[in-house]
Amino acid sequence: MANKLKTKAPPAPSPDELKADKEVEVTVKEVVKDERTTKIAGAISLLVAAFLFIAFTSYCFTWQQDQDKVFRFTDIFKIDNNNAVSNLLGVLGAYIAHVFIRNGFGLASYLFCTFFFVLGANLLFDKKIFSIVRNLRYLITGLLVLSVSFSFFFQHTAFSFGGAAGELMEAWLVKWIGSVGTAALLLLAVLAYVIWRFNPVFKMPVLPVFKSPSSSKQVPATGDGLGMEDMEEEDEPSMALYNREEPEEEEDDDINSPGNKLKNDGKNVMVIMPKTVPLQVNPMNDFSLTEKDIPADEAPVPPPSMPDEPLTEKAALFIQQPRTRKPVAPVNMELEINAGKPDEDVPSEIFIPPAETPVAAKDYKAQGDYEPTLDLRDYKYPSIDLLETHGSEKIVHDPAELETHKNQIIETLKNYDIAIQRIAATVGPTVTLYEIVPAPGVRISRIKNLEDDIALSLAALGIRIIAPIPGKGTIGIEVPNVRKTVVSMKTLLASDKFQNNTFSLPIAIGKKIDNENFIVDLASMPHLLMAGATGQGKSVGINALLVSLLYKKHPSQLKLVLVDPKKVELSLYRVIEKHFLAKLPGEDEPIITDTKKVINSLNALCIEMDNRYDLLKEAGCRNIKEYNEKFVKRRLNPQKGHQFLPFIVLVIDEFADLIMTAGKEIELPIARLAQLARAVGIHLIIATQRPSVNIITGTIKANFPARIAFKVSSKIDSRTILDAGGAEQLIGKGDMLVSYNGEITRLQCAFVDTPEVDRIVEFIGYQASLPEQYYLPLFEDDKEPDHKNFDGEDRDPLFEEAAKLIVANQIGSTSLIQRKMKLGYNRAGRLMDQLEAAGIVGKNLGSKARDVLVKSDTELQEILDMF
Ligand SMILES: Nc1ncnc2c1ncn2[C@@H]1O[C@H](COP(=O)(O)OP(=O)(O)OP(=O)(O)O)[C@@H](O)[C@H]1O
Repeated sequence: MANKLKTKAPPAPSPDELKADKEVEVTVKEVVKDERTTKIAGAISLLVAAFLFIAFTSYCFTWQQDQDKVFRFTDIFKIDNNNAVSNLLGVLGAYIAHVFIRNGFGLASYLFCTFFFVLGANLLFDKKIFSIVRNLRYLITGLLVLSVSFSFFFQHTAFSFGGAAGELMEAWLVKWIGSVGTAALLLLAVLAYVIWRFNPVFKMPVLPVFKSPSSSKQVPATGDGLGMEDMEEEDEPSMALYNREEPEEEEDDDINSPGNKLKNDGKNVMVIMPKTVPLQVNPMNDFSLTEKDIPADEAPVPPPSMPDEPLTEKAALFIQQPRTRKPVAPVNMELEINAGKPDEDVPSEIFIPPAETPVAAKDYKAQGDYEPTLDLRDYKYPSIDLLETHGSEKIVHDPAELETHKNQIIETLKNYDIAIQRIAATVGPTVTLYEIVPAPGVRISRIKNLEDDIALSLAALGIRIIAPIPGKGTIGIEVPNVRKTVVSMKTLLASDKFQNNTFSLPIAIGKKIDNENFIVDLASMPHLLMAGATGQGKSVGINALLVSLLYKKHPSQLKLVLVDPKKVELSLYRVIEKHFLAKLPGEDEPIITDTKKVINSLNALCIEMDNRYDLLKEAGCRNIKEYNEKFVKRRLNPQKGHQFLPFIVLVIDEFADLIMTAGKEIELPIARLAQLARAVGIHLIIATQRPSVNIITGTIKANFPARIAFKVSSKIDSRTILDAGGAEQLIGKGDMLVSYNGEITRLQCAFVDTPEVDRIVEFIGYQASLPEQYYLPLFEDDKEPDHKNFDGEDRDPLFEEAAKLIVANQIGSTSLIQRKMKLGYNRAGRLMDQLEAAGIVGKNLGSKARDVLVKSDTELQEILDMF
């Protein structure tokens, strides 16, 4: 047997054949494009940066010794001890440093090191770590300004601080505008840079004589006002866009490989394969790619859905390109909306009338519209520059990959006698959607049943079959891309859709497969349930939502209640405590981590909700929007407890933990809030690692119509969260399914890194805050026996003052505390509750003032002494 096998072995190939096999044509272009070449170029560039740095630094100390040698350049090649140079990098180092520093730009030449470093880092990591364009700008401006400045200010030194080029320019400037002019010009350059970079606030002292309502400018409602910083903001997003478009040009070459005529010149391109053949003959081998340009303006990109043309036997593959975006429009919209209103300058304190007598509604009207943001008029919204662009953001189209997948899909279906008419592909950041129109008579359920077979044949994880795609009558097969693209938060926030929407609580979640930005209004969701196994992108998702809100909302318009049982995920938001966080009275920690405190906070939110409903009822409004509009128009009297109501967003990072430890105590208030809180502007975002039925109970689920699923571990988990399978097929790293408005959409979640969040919260945190932090109402737990005898620690610092005020006036009215002590409604209400608990005033009597139970100062002092 063995012998037989041996004799049957194929004859060894002849040397000629071997030679023929080995012939592989490698073009120069391919070598240049090879990623290894890029990496080598990156490494060389970094080496150049290091070389220059060492040579320059060494030159600074050895230039005197080496100078005459480099002047006699040819001599230094002679191997002779007398010609040895002192520069650490030898002859080459001495000569190059001499050329750059002495003959070139002096110390400003160090900028070349930075530039090569930036270039090298980008090339080596094949990622846009630093902006090359921006660094090139720095290099050119820096060389000019610094070399001239050094030459000007260090004129009589032996060392050439500004280099020959600097000295030449300096001499030329001095000739034309004199020494004073040159000095002024240089100072101007420095000043302009400082203004551009830091946008300092220059304030003219306003004399009352000149003060008029129209002379004041409204604080920008989107952080994107008219200042220099804002100019930079406009500049940067558009830069980012240009940067994104540059690589797309490179992509041409990728796609234009032989046989595939895909052209991408920054326009929308639809690629079709008209060379089609009736599928029954052989669908596999007769597809080729041809191009077809479609208009490149903002008109919708060709939809992946099939046109309503008569059905033919041809099949074609459409590849949908990313939507081209216009450079970001100036982001001043909300500023314009609020600007120009009369009396914008009127501070909010104007609401507190000097007399105790009620002020007629018409007096409020006379003051013009109320502007809540004026309580913190100098507040600056975070700029888009605080965010980063992660990677090139270009969607990678690999024609070979598309072709292979298409053929495999067609072949698999053919094996099951399913003929198709057409197939289209939409390449998204993470997955490509292949849309199929089956031949007439093919039942969609049959394709659905073949889900596993198709996945097997494509040998890829994350296949999801959508049969049919709702509203289209086609079948979708989502296949993960080999090369995935990170969706940066910066891109989403710079988009027109985010900047110019009128949503109450805009949240940028991610990008759809067709690259459309998924930006929605949390207020209309109205609550969000998030689930995903550990490490699949939940925390990044929560950060994306919070960052979206922080970019669009003023501290007077939004308050966050952050619950973080894991203690580490949301802790970085503590910096914005005074600006955006609402907390329980007497609490030190702005982020709630302890289960008991979570229960108290949830109940306090329920009380806040009830209070808000009372206010709405009294104002005759159905929801917070109507109420705030009425308040802004000064049709609600703050004396009666009315106030501008900020939205409150409750975020719970690990819900499972809480339910496991406190069960119904957590579930009941959450269910209550989820059912009722929408109208009064309280919205919930709840995330969990364990989407099991005992965590996400029926009551919770019923009240959270909007849900997000990151990758989960089982189909059952996917069903629990989405009421449908599919989330177990996701591929992680922010790949998600969103169930919203009865539709399930696959998205790539926007990525925002912790350092970016850090920068944003620090930017906000270092600014002045509202005079008073937002407190939730005091929740008294009935189960705690001593709840009435709260001790001094729980007491508001103004308790004593409030008590004296009430006893002196003998009127138990919250608005009296508000007016006299210049406090907000919340705090005054809380003080009144504490006065009641201390037995100083009686029970709440609705619109009537409470009874004052303590009649004299002596009696009061006795009570106060007890604490
Ligand atoms: N949208 C995204 N784009 C790209 N990468 C992402 C994205 N989201 C998450 N990742 C990657 O996945 C990692 C884990 O994400 P994240 O910390 O959000 O997971 P998690 O679900 O919150 O995990 P855990 O439950 O353990 O806290 C991140 O460090 C990041 O590298």
